[in-house]
Amino acid sequence: MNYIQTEIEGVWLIEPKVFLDERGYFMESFKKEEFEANIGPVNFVQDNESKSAFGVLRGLHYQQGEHSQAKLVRVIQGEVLDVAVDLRQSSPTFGKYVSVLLSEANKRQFFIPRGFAHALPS
Ligand SMILES: Cc1cn([C@H]2C[C@H](O)[C@@H](COP(=O)(O)OP(=O)(O)O[C@H]3O[C@@H](C)C(=O)[C@@H](O)[C@H]3O)O2)c(=O)[nH]c1=O
Repeated sequence: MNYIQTEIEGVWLIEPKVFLDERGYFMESFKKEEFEANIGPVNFVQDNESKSAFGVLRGLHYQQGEHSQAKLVRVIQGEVLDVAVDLRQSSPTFGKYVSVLLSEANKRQFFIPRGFAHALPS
């Protein structure tokens, strides 16, 4: 997998290596050792899935304090323009955002650390 640091510290784009063959494809979608070597320690405790109709905007959503969440987002059907807004008050990029196209085709993943608002317009 290719780990790409975005313009906001702590926000990462991850490109999996996709192995195509006559059956279809295979890819590693998460590998703890590699993930932690590139991004840092994580302890994923919840896995969510949603489906949006065209034109739907989910978010901006954020959690505070002990409820704050880091998120690893990917799209398995269709595409979304995923958006992370930096709400870390001590951050030099406070108020700035990163947006990335996540799609069934590009299989990219977006890692958003704690302290961000998140939205996914489809
Ligand atoms: C967020 C969440 C929702 N739900 C339920 C409650 C609710 O009736 C239903 C739909 O919830 P929401 O309307 O909040 O779903 P949604 O608007 O898709 O919320 C999500 O938006 C994106 C942008 C995020 O970043 C996520 O963390 C989450 O906040 O799902 C859970 O059971 N567990 C959860 O963790």
